[in-house]
This record gives sequence, C-alpha cells and structure tokens, in this order.
Amino acid sequence: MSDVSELVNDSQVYRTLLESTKAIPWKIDWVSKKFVYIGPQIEALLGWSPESWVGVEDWAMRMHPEDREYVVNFCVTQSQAGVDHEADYRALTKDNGYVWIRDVVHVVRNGGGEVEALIGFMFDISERKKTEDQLLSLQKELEVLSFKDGLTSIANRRRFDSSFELEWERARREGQPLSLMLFDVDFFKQYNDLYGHIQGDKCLIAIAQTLSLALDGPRDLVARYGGEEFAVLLPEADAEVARKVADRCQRLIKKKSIVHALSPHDHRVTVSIGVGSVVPGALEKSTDFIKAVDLQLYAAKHNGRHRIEYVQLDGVACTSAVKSGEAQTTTSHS
Ligand SMILES: Nc1nc2c(ncn2[C@@H]2O[C@H](COP(=O)(O)OP(=O)(O)OP(=O)(O)O)[C@@H](O)[C@H]2O)c(=O)[nH]1
Repeated sequence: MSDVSELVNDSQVYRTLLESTKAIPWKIDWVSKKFVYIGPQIEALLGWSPESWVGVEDWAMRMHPEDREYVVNFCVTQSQAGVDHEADYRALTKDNGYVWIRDVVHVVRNGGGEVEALIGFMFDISERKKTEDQLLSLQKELEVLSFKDGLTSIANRRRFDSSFELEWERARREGQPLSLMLFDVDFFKQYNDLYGHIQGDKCLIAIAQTLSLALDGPRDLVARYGGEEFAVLLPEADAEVARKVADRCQRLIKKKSIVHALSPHDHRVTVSIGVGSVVPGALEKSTDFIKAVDLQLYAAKHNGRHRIEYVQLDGVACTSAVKSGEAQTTTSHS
C-alpha cells in the first residue's frame, strides 16, 4: 500500500518523466478553455514561456494562418464529439518562424460521460516534414524524368504509350479522329559511321527540336519512339490536318539542312514518315492502328525514303490492313 509521501514521490517522478521527454505535454480544461498545464519544453521549442499559454485562443493564434481555420474546426468538432484525434500544423515561434507540430489529443470525460478536459502531447515533426517534402519533390522530379527522353528532352516512349492509350480512348468516346505519324531518320547508320556517334546524337536532338516546333495543337505530342525513330500524336486531327503537319515536319527538317554526305537526297539528312488517321470504332485495337501506321513507314522506306505514306482507316480497315500487311496508301513524293 502507498502512503501519502509515496504518492507525492510518484507524482514527482511522473512530472520529471513528462518534462524530460521531447514530446510536450499539456492539459486544457474544457469548460473554461484554459490551459491547466503545459510542459516547460514548449519554451525551448517555440520561445513562448509556459505562462504565456493561457487559453485556447493562444494556441489558435500561434498557428499558421493557412492552417488555423481547418485545424481549429477539426479539433473542436472532434473534442465535442469526445473523439481522440491528432492534427498537424505549423506553430508560430516567438521570433516569427514556424515549426511543424503534431498534436495528439485525448479527450477526458467525467463519470457522466461529459467532456471534462483535453490532454495531449505536441511533437516536433519539422524534420519529418522536411524529409516528406524532399521525398515529394524527388518523386515529382522522378516522374518528370521517367516521362522524358534523356537525350532529346522530348517525351519518351513510356509517355507516348500512356498518352496514346488515353487519346485513343478519348477519340473513341467522343467520335473524334486521331492521327499518328511515325518518323525514321534515313541512312542514319551511315551518318553515325561517317560523323561519329556524338554528332549522331546532335542530329537526333536537332530533329526532335524541329518536330516540336512543327506542332501547334494543344494536345499534340512528339516523342522519341526508338533509337532514331520519332512518333507524333495528333488528337482531333483528321487525315487532311495530318497531311499538312507531316508536310510541315518534312519541310522544316529540309530547311534545317543537316549535311549527310552519303545521302542520295541532296546530301542532307531526311526522314521517312508513315501517317495514319482513324476515328476509332468500338471493336478495333489501338495496337492495330499503330501497326497499320508502321506499315506506312515501312512502305516509305521501301519506296525510296525521304517520303510520306498516308493511310486513312476506319475501324474495319484498320484491322484488315494489319492482317493483310497491305494497308491502302496514298503517297507523297518529296
Ligand atoms: N547517335 C545515335 N545513334 C543512334 C541512336 N539510336 C540509334 N542509333 C543508330 O541509328 C542507326 C539505325 O540504323 P538502321 O536501323 O540500319 O537504319 P538506317 O541506317 O537509318 O537505314 P534506313 O532507316 O533504312 O534508312 C544505328 O546505327 C543505330 O546505332 C542514338 O541514340 N544516338
């Protein structure tokens, strides 16, 4: 059995324990909304002396204005409902800085079940918040990087694949046309062999930039599709628009006038382009459309390079063209 002196000793032990933790203990009387107690550690953390924490308004006013309304409303509602809760907010320091706090609150009720007091601990979570923020910005950076081609800085294949699927579904839903262009640099192996890989890289960067400049639709996308292959996605563009854009791309690349001594086309770097347009129907697959456009690119290569081969497909034609390997084409000679 404990006698009184043991009890006094016990409470001193508890007090010492409480006041030597990093967490800052506090108690508020629910009726008067006044602080009954707040650990002296608060002064080391925020600069405000324990005596300056008189009522809940001191707590509320020493909160970042952007956090105040939400946190105060949340804590009041939870306390009224008698529910234990926790809230993160930025607490004002005496020298006008802010420290991220996590307040963990326990609602104390009397025998009749009425709320009597709130007791809790404030934790300094600024380090954790800093790490969280760093992680978040790293994550964002990674997201951007994982959708960007490292050499040319345009969208990469991953980005193209996901945008293509989204646009395909959208075009199908809205009954809108969708056009796709696949580009392949002509005689690029010879270019590399003649001028070296670094110059080859520069050439690819120049082509990527040129294609980017050729697009003006808000959702148009140019992506590096493979080594020396590029893809351009033109949402809401029918065959006529796609023709114009393909011509413009070819014209701009010609204008760039990148010397390629081994090319039979005016000793300049040229591209072959396969172009396809479709209003996706309910049944066909997006991959069949890509295959159909790829066949056009193949035809452009096969028919002499530095040319554009077009195909306009409906859903059925799209599937059958891929099956037979001979999509109906019209050709543009440059
Ligand atoms: N410099 C550089 N070269 C690349 C890159 N990716 C692919 N290549 C090169 O692109 C060349 C492609 O060669 P091929 O597929 O034979 O095509 P090609 O010589 O352009 O011939 P055609 O397409 O038939 O006109 C290869 O030599 C690859 O090494 C890259 O990132 N940088």
